[in-house]
Amino acid sequence: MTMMRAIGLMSGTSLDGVDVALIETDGETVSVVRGHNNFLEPLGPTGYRGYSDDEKALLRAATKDAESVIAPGDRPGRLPEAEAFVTRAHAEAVEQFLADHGLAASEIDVIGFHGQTVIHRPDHRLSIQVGDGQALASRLGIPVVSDLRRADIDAGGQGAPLVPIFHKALAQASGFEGPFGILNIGGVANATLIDSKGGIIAFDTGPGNALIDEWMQERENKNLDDGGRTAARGRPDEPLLAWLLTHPFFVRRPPKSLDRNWFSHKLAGQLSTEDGAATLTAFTARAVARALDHAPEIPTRWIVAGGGARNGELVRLLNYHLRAEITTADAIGWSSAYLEAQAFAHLAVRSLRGLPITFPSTTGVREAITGGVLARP
Ligand SMILES: Nc1ncnc2c1ncn2[C@@H]1O[C@H](COP(=O)(O)OP(=O)(O)OP(=O)(O)O)[C@@H](O)[C@H]1O
Ligand SMILES: CC(=O)N[C@H]1[C@@H]2OC[C@@H](O2)[C@@H](O)[C@@H]1O[C@H](C)C(=O)O
Repeated sequence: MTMMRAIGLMSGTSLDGVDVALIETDGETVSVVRGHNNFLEPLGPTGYRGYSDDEKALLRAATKDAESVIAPGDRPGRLPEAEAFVTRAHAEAVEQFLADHGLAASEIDVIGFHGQTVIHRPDHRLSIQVGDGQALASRLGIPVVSDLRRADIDAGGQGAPLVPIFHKALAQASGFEGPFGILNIGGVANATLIDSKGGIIAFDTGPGNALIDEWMQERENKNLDDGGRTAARGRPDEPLLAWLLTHPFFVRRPPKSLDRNWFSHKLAGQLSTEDGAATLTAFTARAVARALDHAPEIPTRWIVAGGGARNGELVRLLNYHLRAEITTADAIGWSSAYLEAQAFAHLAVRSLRGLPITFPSTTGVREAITGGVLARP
């Protein structure tokens, strides 16, 4: 199969900005190059367009307004404004990216456009990512695949996580063998477990950084707990932590997925800033450790990606609770920050080729199916 040049675009549940990544893939094999420290890494540059505070406020407002959505096409309140903004921000991100790397639109075969999740209620067959694929394709002059969760949700799957098939391709390209786990810590955290025969299961483990970010915003007017330093100065409230972990989500067998707003940082409301940060950080780590209850084979090695890989206190707790070798994606030549964007490039090519993107063991869909809607310029 011929390799395609695909751009992936991700705006995650942390609501921080648009991640852009270019990779070469045929939807099955990802091109890798030998990079720093001799590790194999995906070939291709990355880019980023951050959201301003006003833009973040718009997305937060849209997420609130989305709570009244019943049908996938509903766009109450500020959702139309948010959808137009998300489309524009992604177009700007790609235009800047192409300019920065001296690329012409005609050199890109396809874009995988995740959009911005504003609500995710898989049990009600509802998961909405705002963003207009046709408008993006027309503005950029590049084919765009979007709405990648819809077909899975319609077929009874969770519609998430979608990245596992890319994790598997990347692990193969890098020559890794199981049993190992790949943990993405974004606003929500999700894990892909690859066993020694190459079988995968995947699911959301629980909150990622979202509660920690909201806590820091409320208490310190900061976007995040840099390095986990605030949490490191506090002590987790053990009874509260134990109670948080009694939530039925953690007992539920996978596949399973989570809406960003399922848990709230307000649960730590009575605590000091440091103890609250320590409790919410420990909650994320302990929720990840509960993934082991559902693992067919216990991973001996974990690769940690997503912004949470930069939270030293969280990684320290994961080390303790997972009792396995833990490496950050960056340390092995993968990109902690752009792994998901790369995944959406890969998924777009799989969609073009009609290859499955979700599987019974990753989303609970009845049978492996493809997904995504193609818009031509
Ligand atoms: N230096 C840092 N210290 C602590 N936390 C950090 C640091 N850098 C990033 N983060 C955390 O990572 C988050 C961003 O992570 P990421 O970009 O993986 O999320 P996302 O793509 O929005 O999420 P999702 O995987 O849910 O789609 C920030 O909101 C912050 O909480
Ligand atoms: C509905 C939705 O947007 N879910 C995100 C979120 O962020 C992390 C986790 O929850 C994951 O399930 C998913 O994103 C990644 C890209 C995925 O689908 O694999």
